[in-house]
Amino acid sequence: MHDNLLPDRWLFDQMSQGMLMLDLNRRVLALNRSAQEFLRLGEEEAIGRPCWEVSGFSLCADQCPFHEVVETREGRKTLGFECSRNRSSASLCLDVVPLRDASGAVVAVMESFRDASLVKDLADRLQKKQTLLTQEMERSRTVINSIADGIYTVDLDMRITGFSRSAEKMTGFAEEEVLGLTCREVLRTSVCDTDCPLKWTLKNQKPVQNCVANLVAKDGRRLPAFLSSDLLRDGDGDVFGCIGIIRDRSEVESLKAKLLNEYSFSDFVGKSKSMEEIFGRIRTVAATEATVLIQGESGTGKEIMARAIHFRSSRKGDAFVKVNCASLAESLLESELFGHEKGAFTGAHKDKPGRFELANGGTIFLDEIGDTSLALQAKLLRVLQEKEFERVGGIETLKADVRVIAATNKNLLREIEKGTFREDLYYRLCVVPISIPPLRERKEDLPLLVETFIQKFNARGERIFEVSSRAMAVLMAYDWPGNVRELENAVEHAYVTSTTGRIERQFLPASLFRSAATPGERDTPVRAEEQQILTVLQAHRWHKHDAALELGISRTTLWRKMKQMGLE
Ligand SMILES: Nc1ncnc2c1ncn2[C@@H]1O[C@H](COP(=O)(O)OP(=O)(O)OP(=O)(O)O)[C@@H](O)[C@H]1O
Repeated sequence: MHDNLLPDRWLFDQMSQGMLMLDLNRRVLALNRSAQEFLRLGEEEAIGRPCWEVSGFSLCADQCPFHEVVETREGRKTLGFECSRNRSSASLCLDVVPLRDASGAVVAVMESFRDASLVKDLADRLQKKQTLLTQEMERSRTVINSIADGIYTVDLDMRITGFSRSAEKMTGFAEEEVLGLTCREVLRTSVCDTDCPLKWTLKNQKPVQNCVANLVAKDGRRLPAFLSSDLLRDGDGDVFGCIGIIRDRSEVESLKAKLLNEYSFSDFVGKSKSMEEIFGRIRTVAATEATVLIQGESGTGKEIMARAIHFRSSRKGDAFVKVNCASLAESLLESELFGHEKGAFTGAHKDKPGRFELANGGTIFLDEIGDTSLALQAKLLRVLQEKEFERVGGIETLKADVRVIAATNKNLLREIEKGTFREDLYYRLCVVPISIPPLRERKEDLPLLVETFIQKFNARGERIFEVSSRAMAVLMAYDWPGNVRELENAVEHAYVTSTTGRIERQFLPASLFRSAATPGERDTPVRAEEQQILTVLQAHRWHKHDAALELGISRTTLWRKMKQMGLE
């Protein structure tokens, strides 16, 4: 019968594993060449004898798979075991396969055994590798947990798969609480809906570094942070998630605030030698009642200096009233300053107090005083000397308890020489003169001013955290004819147009490059400035408001400069 079950005897003998064919009584029907060699037994000696006698395998006594294969119709069964025989031992792997006839009934069983040492070796090596991998992972985890930055990983659905110890400490969430939740649900950052760095990284397959964001901790605390992200890849290089790094920004913030505090006076910022001296002067003069004359080009900060003096003085609880002497025609300016009585001139339908009255007890800031007429200068001199004035059309003499701070961007000594400014008024105003140098002469203030403006704009909703060195180089190289006002406008322009969280060269206004591109004109700054004004005016179709904004000067200053250029 076994000829039917063993049609190819030659192949049976060629097999490298030892093979025993057994009948249903577990008696040997056939034994191949490898089995004969391993068991050191001729086939004739074995045929008809029970297999446990022939093989002498230890598992025959209690683990014999024969019945399981035959009776439970389990099919193939593989077992590994140690075999000691003839004083030699080997690791064996036993395969038991039922042999069936055409009707599917089991008629015999084929047992084949092979040396399992190779398989065992492989298993050992796998085990070792697994142990090493586990140790490696443990080591990485220890490293990750010892990093001060918070680290978390997400899968492709943005669900958290890992949350380091520092991330737990920063946010107040424990890893078990957040695993499986989306990072948006847990971290609630200010950039989740708009600029999520992890989503960006997954989409563009590129890392993101130091994106400015605010996180919300478990207890609702706002946590200023820099967020970075990078891809997570498996051994085949396939992306399976993303890593997020949270760097605490509060220390940077407080250092910046400290630095600004150290180099600022109210809103007035500067760290150059000249600014330091000016701060000293403000401190001294603020405590007195002295009249102050502030001189400086347009946009150098004359008005904020006047405010700083007022708010440091004993008058700070009363009004600070500003009058721009260049923006009004002479007659209107007089009525604006001193007020008028009803019927004093056409259109004076009722009594109106002037700015001196409104500023009573406080400070009046006379901006662009160099643009007043000689007649008005006489009246101002009287207020300064006698603290008295009359309303236009009035007869009653009014008292003025007002501190005067005046400002001009004109050289008043030259105006005195020309006969357009009264010398006696000049000396009355100039009790304490303060001259603010133009920005181009104190470029060391520039980085601090840029930082101040960024913080000011960030207060509306944080977007920018740094200025690239190339952008800073452009800012440092520029001449700033519009001084700090122009710088503030340039930073705002870059702030609004930046899409990267940084102020970079390409986000700066074109006017900074136009001026840099015409170095020949640097020799004649007045011409360069006139050319710039003309270009900007043309670009804005002579719309003075927009042109003044781009130039970084006030409309009054633009109007004055146009007048000087004959462009009225
Ligand atoms: N040192 C400074 N620190 C911070 N901001 C400044 C400083 N100097 C000027 N600025 C800013 O620049 C802008 C112009 O300042 P300000 O109006 O005081 O200049 P100004 O000299 O009075 O100009 P103008 O002569 O055209 O009236 C303001 O927005 C002000 O906040």
